[in-house]
Amino acid sequence: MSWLTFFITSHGTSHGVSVSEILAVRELDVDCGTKDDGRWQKMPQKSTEAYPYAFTVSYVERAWQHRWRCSDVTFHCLEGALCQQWVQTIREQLTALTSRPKHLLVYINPYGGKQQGERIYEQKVAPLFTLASISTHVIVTEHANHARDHLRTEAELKKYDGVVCVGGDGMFSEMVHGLVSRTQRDNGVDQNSPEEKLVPCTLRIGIIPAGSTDCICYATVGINDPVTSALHIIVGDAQPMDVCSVHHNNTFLRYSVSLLGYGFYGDMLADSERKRWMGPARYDFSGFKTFLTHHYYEGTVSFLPATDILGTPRDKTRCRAGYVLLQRTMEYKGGWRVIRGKFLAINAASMSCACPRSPKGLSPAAHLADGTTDLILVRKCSRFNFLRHLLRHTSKYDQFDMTFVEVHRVRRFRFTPRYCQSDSELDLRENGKRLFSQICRDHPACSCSPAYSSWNCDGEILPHAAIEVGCVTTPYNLLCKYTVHSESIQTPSLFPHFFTL
Ligand SMILES: Nc1ncnc2c1ncn2[C@@H]1O[C@H](COP(=O)(O)OP(=O)(O)OP(=O)(O)O)[C@@H](O)[C@H]1O
Ligand SMILES: CCCCCCCCCCCCC/C=C/[C@@H](O)[C@H](CO)NC(C)=O
Ligand SMILES: [Ca+2]
Repeated sequence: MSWLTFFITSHGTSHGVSVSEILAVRELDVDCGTKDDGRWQKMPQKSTEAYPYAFTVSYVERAWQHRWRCSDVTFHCLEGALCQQWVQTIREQLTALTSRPKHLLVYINPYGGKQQGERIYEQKVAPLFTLASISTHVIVTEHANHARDHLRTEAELKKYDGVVCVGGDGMFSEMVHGLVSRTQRDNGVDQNSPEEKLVPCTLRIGIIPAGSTDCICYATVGINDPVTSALHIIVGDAQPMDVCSVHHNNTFLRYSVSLLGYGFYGDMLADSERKRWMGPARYDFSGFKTFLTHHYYEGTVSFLPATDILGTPRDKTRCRAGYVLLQRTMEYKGGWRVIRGKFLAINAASMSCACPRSPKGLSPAAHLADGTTDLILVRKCSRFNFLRHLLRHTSKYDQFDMTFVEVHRVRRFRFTPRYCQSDSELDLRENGKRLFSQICRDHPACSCSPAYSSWNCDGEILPHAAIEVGCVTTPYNLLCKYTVHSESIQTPSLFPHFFTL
């Protein structure tokens, strides 16, 4: 049974509800109260006389702009036995939905975004998990990397069907690092080898948005709304994602699932980290300041184009959760390409990176689970042109249709800054300032642009400028998370949005 179409409600209307979107069912007492959760509600006198038995179904209602809400509908009937039969049948149907989580491990970052994580969870999310009979173990983090380290070493993962973070992209990144690292260690995979294939994680990660950018949530669900995300988690939606591994000199640095940005986004992040007290507004302040400094960086970008996939970064299609994996049409054909130049920004977007500040994202047509990342190169240009490029992220105009911008869909890429003295260790934090002043003295055409920017890796600063990145190929690198895009659902079926690898 995939749909229940019921008889008369208290308003005399009929109602259709997909079983896969039912959250809970509870029987009502003849005296107008629910039997199991003690929440009492008034029913119209006429209904109780004509139909003395009733039960209430809580279900997902699609509201506006990808928003989901929990709604209740009460059904009335004449016979108690019939009423109980309905309740029992619906409960059996819900139990049979094996993709739904029953036990979740939840990490809350109390300092993400506007520092509302705990309140958001307690007021908006926990009541829904309780309604759906999901048991939770909640940990409020006490320091950065608390969730990552707990997941990597201590957490008894066998007890849970999924892990959930309440926070922003940085918290999601912590979960990815904890889970992916643990999975590789348990399977003997050497993370330091850039060529090694990652073993996929079996546990799914859900995000309740409570950060500053919430790009991973927004780009997959279509909105950063805690209730919507909680409902996607409850109904067991899943979406595979690409994971890029970032290395320096055969040493693993980090994973990235959204943006790897050098130049503009790296400088903006480095500046904004010192202004965390400003909350999400720090990105606007530092973004504007970074725009005014107009620094460019010289270096060499080498990349392996993804020639074996359908689609390009200039497509008009948009990919959110619900996307079916693209099939490979052939094996790697092209070789590496090399581009040298002066860049204002080098961005690698493994997903669209849509967020409230940029609703279509840095690469609007990027796919969620195709094993590629969109490499965007913004060459040195005038401030005016760079502003035009940035502003196009917020309008319907194509930000790639500019002579100084190029975009490539790639499987791997490398970046080497021009003034990289050798391949040996170059710790930007320690050496960056010294090199900057030396290069300023030595460089005849010095325009006082520093030699190095930083890489912004999903909102974290990387300690090296020279990096090698591999966007791990499907299906071995897929990470699941509980999200789906509501408009992708055309025909009702028992598992309308569950994707298997
Ligand atoms: N208890 C804590 N105290 C301090 N920092 C923490 C704590 N828990 C997590 N963190 C760190 O806080 C950083 C920011 O968290 P988060 O991503 O949730 O919010 P944000 O940066 O405001 O949002 P976004 O990443 O969406 O821009 C992360 O790098 C995370 O490691
Ligand atoms: C001239 C003014 C320019 C203002 C620029 C505003 C900033 C736009 C933000 C778009 C960022 C989208 C990419 C998301 C990256 C996330 O991984 C990261 C961590 O949350 N967020 C940022 C801001 O780096
Ligand atoms: Ca991708």
